[in-house]
Amino acid sequence: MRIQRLLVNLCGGLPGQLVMDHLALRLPHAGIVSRYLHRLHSCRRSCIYLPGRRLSSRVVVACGDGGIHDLIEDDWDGKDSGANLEDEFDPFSVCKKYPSIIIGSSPTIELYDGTTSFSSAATQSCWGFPPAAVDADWGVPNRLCNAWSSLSVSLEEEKSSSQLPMEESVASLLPDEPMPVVIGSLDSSVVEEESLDEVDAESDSVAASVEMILDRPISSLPGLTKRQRHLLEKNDFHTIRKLLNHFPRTYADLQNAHIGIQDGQYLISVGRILSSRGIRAGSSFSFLEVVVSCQIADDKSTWEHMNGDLDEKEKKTIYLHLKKFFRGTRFTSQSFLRILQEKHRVGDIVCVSGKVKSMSSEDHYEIREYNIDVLEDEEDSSLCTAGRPYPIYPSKGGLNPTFIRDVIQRALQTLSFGVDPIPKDVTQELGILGLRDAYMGIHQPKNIYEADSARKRLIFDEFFYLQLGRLFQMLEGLGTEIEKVGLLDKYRKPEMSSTYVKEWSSLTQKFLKTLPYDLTTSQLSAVSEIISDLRRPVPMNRLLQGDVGCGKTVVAFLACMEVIGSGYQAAFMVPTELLAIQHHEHLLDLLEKLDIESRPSVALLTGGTPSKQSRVIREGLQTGEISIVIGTHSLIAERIEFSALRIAVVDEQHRFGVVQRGRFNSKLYYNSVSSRTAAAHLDDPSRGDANMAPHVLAMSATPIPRTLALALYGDMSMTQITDLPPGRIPVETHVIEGNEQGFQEMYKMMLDELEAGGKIYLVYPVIEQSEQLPQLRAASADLEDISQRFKDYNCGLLHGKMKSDEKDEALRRFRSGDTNILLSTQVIEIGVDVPDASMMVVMNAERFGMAQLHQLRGRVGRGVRKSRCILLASTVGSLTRLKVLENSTDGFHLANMDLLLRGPGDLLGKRQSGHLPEFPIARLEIDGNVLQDAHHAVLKVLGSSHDLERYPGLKVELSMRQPLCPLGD
Ligand SMILES: Nc1ncnc2c1ncn2[C@@H]1O[C@H](COP(=O)(O)OP(=O)(O)OP(=O)(O)O)[C@@H](O)[C@H]1O
Repeated sequence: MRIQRLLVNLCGGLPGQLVMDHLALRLPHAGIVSRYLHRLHSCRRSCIYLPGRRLSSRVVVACGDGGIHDLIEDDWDGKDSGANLEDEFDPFSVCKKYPSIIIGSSPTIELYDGTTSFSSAATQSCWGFPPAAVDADWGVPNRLCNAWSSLSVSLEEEKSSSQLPMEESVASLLPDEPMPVVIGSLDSSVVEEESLDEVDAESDSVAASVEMILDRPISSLPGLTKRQRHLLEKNDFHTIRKLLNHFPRTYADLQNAHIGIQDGQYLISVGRILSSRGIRAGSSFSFLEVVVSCQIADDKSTWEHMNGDLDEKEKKTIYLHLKKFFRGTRFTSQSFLRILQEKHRVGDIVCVSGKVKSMSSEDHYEIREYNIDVLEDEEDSSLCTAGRPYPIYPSKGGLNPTFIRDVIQRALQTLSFGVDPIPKDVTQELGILGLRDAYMGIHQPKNIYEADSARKRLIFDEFFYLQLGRLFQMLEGLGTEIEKVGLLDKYRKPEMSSTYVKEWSSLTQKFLKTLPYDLTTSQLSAVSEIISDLRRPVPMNRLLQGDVGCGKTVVAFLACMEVIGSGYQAAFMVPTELLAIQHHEHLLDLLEKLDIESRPSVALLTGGTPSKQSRVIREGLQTGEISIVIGTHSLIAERIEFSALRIAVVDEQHRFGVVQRGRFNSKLYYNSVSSRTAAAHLDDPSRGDANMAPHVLAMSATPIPRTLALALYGDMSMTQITDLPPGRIPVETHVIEGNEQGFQEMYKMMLDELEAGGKIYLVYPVIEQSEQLPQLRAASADLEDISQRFKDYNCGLLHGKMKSDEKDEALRRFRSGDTNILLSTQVIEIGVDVPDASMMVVMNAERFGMAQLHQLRGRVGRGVRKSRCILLASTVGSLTRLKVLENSTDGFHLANMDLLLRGPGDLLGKRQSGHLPEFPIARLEIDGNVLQDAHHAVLKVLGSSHDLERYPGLKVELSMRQPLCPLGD
């Protein structure tokens, strides 16, 4: 009874029985309890009980000078009361001696998903001090119990948290010097009040123009302390935009508290505020505790009952304790605490969400990262509880997610409706959200659909500005309105342009006649389309796409002939020397049949071209003696100058980075200026545009899904070759597990093929065996073994490290039939054309992407002979993925699959994907339709205002966004 009285005194009328219950649960040992309570009483503090390794020091903080040492010293057998208790105190002995002192049995307190540590033990210890609460409302049953239970931290927890590095923890938010820092959620009203004087004066002077809102510095956010601002800036949140573009990584599926609640569950519930208390927890700590009571179905009730009205008997009340912690002396002032607690009105109906942790008392739960929304009335509740997604943010530096969430929410408040630079008619027509709604929706969605719509709008922006920037740049480069209209028309109706064969130049027509085959329908229409473009006064920028072996090269040759026939020059750039040589030989072969007068002069220029010869070629290009040059990127070397360059063909376009592509373009533009003189003498329909930049025809044999192509080459028109030359027999593909049995099977198939007169490519992932990856088969290492195994046949080796003439020789021998088996790396992947090669074996096939394997497979089946491709998989797990190749020969389908399964990076390879624009939230593989929408919107906007004068907001926005790398760079 004495204890009870004491407590009643101490707590200002707290129902004694409850306190007694709690004490009975925690500290029944009479001696301890009495001394303990005495201490509490004397220091006018309450609570205590954060045991752990440093229990004693915590108690000092909580109780006053003596702490628990005073309480236990008499019972501390064998210890000298004068000894240094800080060093000698052993909480485990205490527990043993007083079993009722529960160390580590309380629910673990988990702030910030367990990554928390605190810079001060005191911070950890002072979770709750009820008597120090300002105007505490003690009407809530079990209040003290819960406050007390929240003081418990398990030893394990403490141990682990104390070991965490500072950067990973909220400690990074804590000041080194005594500065007010909010632990847990940043309470806007409170911090505003305390820190207004600390906010830089510069924030006042920030321009508040609508366009600038997003790009205002972070310091313009009201209520940030210098320290917080510095932390945000240090973590790259320099502007409001940067902050708002820190999108949630995912959303937790908040569950309504219908039946049962589990620790760690993200819960959403509607209830009534029972109390709101600002509590001083120590000389420099305080916290806010808001208790909300919610009605949920009793565990005994079934889920079905929930669909109807619950009987009162089937309901039970749970208490959610929402807590926010503050550190800093100024946070402990009475006025601060009063403001803090007055933020929430007792009796308000609120919707609460967050991750719950059960407290020691039944039906009491603690939420430390929470959202709380006041509802107009209870009717609102259905809306709020219908699964409101709870944003989970990616970590950034050492900032704690709650801090980020709260600053973002504050930034959202600063957004006005006029923040959207995209015209309303565009957003309305496409049915997408306005920008403000999108930011609201992504950061504070009411439901998952809202989050999805918001995401769609933000993805739209990513694509929209990318394409707008590109097209805007192109339009800016054009002189007249007619040209601009023409350019936009071309993007709007790309299918319109084509020319009849009889309109082609005589050289092109002659060349066509020399071909040993007829063009396929697709090839023919591709050439028509390209030639039609070549006649326009606007530089062509076209991507020619087609599946492996569909015959793109000849289409490009015909385009070259067209400009050469008009007296200009053509350049044909390929990514490998091997391919340059092959194309050069192929073209010479085709030109053989032309009469000598019409035959244009052809040159080959690669890194391997002897310097004397390359000087002659450079001179020939400069004087105009050479009409077409085929080469690698040595064609864009500084010293190369053309006399009258009109078309640049970039084969395997995606193998070149955008920068290289751009250098080529600018080079072409620069040199084409000198082509004016040449053009003046020719009877050419486009001679009036002699100072125009040359046309660019890019080719890609990796079928790039349209979405990806648009993102990569949004500035390009596209032509597709959709059919294969007649007579092609689809390659038969077999996926075999690369075990002993699989290898024997493979050798047997190889032997059969060789005996039937076929030629075989053996493709390896690496040249040399490596110690790091011993499971990978290596081309050089296998040469001897394969030669031994197939003694009656000749084997050759081809890889990227060989000298260019060695490579050339190896391929020549294979083509001529001197070698029957070519062991090679993926150097042959691009464009190598040996029509009678009839079998390919790919070792460690799982190492290759699907599109890449399809490309490799395309090296066989290019003639009339039936061909086979064997994919040896060294991991069982990869068999399913590879089997897709067994069933499909459609490059576009496979590329799409690759894009979905491995993303654009793997589809395009490192080099090109490095040049992919960065899309923070868009995923090319699934957001293709948004990309299309953005494309149409850009055409609409630029169509109505070529120079964007009608849309000043868009112009500003464009300039604020990352500058695009123009193709001419
Ligand atoms: N219309 C056609 N009829 C028959 N054969 C053709 C036709 N067009 C091209 N070919 C032949 O098909 C083979 C492949 O052509 P080409 O090398 O141009 O294809 P590609 O599309 O560039 O292939 P890759 O994507 O593998 O580089 C060549 O041997 C070529 O001579």
